[in-house]
Amino acid sequence: MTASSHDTVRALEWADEALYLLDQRRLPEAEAYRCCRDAPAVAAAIAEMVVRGAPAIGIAAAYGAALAARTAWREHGAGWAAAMADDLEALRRSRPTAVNLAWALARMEARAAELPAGEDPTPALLAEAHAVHAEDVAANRRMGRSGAGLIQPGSGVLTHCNTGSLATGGLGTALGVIRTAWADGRLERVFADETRPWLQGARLTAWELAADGIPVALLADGAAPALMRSGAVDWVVVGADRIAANGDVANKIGTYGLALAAREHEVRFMVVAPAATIDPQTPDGEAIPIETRGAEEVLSAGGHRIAPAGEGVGAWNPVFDVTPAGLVDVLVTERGVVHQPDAEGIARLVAEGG
Ligand SMILES: CSC[C@H]1O[C@H](OP(=O)(O)O)[C@H](O)[C@@H]1O
Repeated sequence: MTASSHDTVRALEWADEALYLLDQRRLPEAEAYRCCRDAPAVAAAIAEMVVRGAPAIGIAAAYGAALAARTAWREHGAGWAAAMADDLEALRRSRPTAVNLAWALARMEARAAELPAGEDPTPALLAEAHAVHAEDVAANRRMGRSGAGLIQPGSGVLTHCNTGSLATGGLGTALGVIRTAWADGRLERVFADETRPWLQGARLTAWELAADGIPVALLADGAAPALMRSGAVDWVVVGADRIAANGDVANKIGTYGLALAAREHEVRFMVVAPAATIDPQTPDGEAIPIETRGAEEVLSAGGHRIAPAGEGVGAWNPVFDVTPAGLVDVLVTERGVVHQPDAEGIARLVAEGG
């Protein structure tokens, strides 16, 4: 299977009774897929960032839970529910920050609890995973329309990391807004941060936008404040990995600096995320677990060492940071838009979800 344009780019696909994941570590040079036939393979793929992006991680975990049930039924029959617990825990532990992972697993566990012990749970849980996937595709379209509607014609936008079809089940979150606004003729200029150290912007967002035929100017992360000061940017549009109950936002490292610069230069700051990214159990940004990854990601680029060798050269590599709610002008979800998000606005969104 190969993907060649934004409407066929799929971060993940269920086929031949297995989960196929586009290996995002190899893009843009190669389009290679990893086939996952059991839950440990899905957990490893999430941890290694074969698949990444908060919504895509949640969808992958949902399919991983269905695979866990299939293995448990084949090996333990009516004892399948208890037998899949370890596989679910391995999925839960695969990455700590994107709450979509825990949300998806909780939904799959709730569905499993409704099923009879004496019947194969695989069909029902696979159907639930497909539903999680399909709902994300629909949510992307709704957020794309809502967010694009806020952007005045002739605008310039700047985005960070990758929040497109590679990070979700469909059009994307922030990149879904950018795609929709472009299609509506609202955008004059699209800018994307390269997003060191993993280069999601340079390697993934640019690849997606090139496939769409949407011109994009890549920039070094450090150039973003100067770009905003130039007046070329009207909106910064980003995704999220976890939104706390008070509206604080965890997202790719560098987002907080963009928010500070945006406020300084009167550039509006939009966060786009499905409701599955909101975590009412996390009171504020300080309580969000921030993933740190190996030093090698910082000491290298494109697979080549860029820093001097030697024990004395290390790295500080938190891969997310927290933007206080006070720096967010608008939060766009599939349930609605919240301007100046705060605890009350978040609570209303969560309540609407039932
Ligand atoms: C809509 S994707 C949300 C989020 O996920 C990315 O992180 P990673 O590439 O490490 O999985 C980035 O923070 C995106 O904004």
